[in-house]
Amino acid sequence: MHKNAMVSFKGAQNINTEIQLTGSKSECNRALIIKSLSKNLVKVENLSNAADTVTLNAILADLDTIDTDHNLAKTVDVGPAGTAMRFLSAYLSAKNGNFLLTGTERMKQRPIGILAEALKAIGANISYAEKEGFPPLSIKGPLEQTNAQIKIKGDVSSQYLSALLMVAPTLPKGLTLEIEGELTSKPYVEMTLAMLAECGISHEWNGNLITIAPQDFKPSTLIVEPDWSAASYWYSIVALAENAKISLPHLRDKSLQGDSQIKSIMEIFGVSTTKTSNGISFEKNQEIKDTDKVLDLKTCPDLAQTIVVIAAALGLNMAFTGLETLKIKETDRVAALQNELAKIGVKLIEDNLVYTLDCSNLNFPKKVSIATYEDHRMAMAFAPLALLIEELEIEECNVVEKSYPYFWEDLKKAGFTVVSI
Ligand SMILES: O=C(O)C1=C[C@@H](OP(=O)(O)O)[C@@H](O)[C@H](O)C1
Ligand SMILES: C=C(OP(=O)(O)O)C(=O)O
Repeated sequence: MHKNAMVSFKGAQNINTEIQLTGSKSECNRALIIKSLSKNLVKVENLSNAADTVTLNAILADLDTIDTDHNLAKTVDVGPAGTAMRFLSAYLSAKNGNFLLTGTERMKQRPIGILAEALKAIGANISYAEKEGFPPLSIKGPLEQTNAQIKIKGDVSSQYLSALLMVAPTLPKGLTLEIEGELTSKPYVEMTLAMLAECGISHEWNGNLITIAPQDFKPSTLIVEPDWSAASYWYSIVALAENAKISLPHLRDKSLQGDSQIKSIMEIFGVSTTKTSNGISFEKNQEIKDTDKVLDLKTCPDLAQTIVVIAAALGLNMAFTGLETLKIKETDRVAALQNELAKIGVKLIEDNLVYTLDCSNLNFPKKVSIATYEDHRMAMAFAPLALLIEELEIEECNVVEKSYPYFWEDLKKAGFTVVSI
């Protein structure tokens, strides 16, 4: 696929298809770290083909084969993978070796000071190779543990906590995290603890304290579920199409992924989900409701773009909270949404941490070109607008590789025309 994609849907919008989604990159990237920490006692099934997972898998395989040379730092480059950057910061701190952990230019703007300082408080030897508080990190392991209880801010990124919790059972004194402030993206911490539990690692979570004692992993198999964040783009298609029914095999009702709440959120837009013999299917068969309530997205930040774009396209002046962390993701997602929604006449207005859509000038020009800001979710959240816009161009369409490489192929399967330009 070339740089940009022209996406359109020609003819009657009668979509009825089944899509096999790739595995969750969040589950995969935890599974890979846990597998490696367990010295391969833990096996992983249904690994995702998301670039972030492919990258982490290759890094861990490479680290298994290198000789440790403390004089020469080994460069470990995670590209744009936030989870890989955060999880490896803790993983490499506990490993014997000398590493320079780096990523894309954007990665160097995504803060990591909270995690690096927490690791230093445990005894890790970490310094900032360029800018204080940001990647790249220079890490000399293994850490000699000085502390078993540390304070950590919970309101910036849950990935910092997940990174620490995964290495916790391998530390000689174990680890207690004292979470300061309100924990953001909480389901991702729960996912980490649930996956550790599947591999025999117990924890205690009382109030703002999470404790993991030193423990051994038990032989086990982690089976990765398809990606619910990817499912959200199919919900969007159902919400915006004249007539659509989508089936997604292997998605489970009880999921480790907090983004499975997309199924209840979509009830707002009249889309209802049913369990099938092998997964789920959903269609629009209800009225739109509850659009006057403020929707808090703190527990599912990766759904924010999908939901905001659906509401905008349906002309619903909805209000949202919990969008603070979007500013430090693949791009400043609030600014990116504001810029691109303006192309269909919609404003996203921020007032004291409440974001409100103003759709009074909503219109669908014949041709719209959407910039994607190196953010896979910008491309995928806006692509369903092809149901409403005659010529929709998605710039730098390869960004989808980060979590959903076959996105464009799957759109074609559903009847969209996708042409490289
Ligand atoms: O732990 C994870 O797998 C993730 C946690 C979330 O990040 P934050 O905790 O930084 O919100 C989410 O946005 C990211 O895509 C994946
Ligand atoms: C924020 C995301 O990823 P990461 O933080 O892992 O780069 C995402 O996939 O939306």
